[in-house]
Amino acid sequence: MVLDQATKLNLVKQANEVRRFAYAPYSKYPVGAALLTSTGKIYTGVNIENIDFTDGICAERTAIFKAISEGERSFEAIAVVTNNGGTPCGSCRQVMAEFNLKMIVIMGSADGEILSEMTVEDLLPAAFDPGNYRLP
Ligand SMILES: O=c1ccn([C@H]2C[C@H](O)[C@@H](CO)O2)c(=O)[nH]1
Ligand SMILES: [Zn+2]
Repeated sequence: MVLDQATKLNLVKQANEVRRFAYAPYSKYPVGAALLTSTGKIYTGVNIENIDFTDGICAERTAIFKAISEGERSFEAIAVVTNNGGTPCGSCRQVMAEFNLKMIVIMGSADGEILSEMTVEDLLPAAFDPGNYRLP
């Protein structure tokens, strides 16, 4: 699917809007994500932290897991908005790689701009993904 600029900007807008629901009292780094599926639906997500710091979850995986649990597995693009244009962490890259190495990852600003754009493959080269898994 070729994504037009309006579609990308809408994803950034939604990622930014949902950021207000982030639960990030420890890092004070709220993150919002908006995931576009091939059926045209958008699933949003935020980071959700915990006093046991290892139990938090990122915005990207919240959005992806919401979509999976609603029966969606085909992902076209995800927009991520942070305070500083930060890229997804390694765990989120791995989860993205499970579903689509060609998915477009858009880093957006709180002003609604597109700061950078990469594919999952760009973010996680030589990934350990389902395509290279072989049973012994
Ligand atoms: O792309 C990112 C990077 C970080 N975080 C979260 C994890 C943690 O709650 C906080 C600080 O790392 O931001 C995300 O949700 N997505
Ligand atoms: Zn992450």
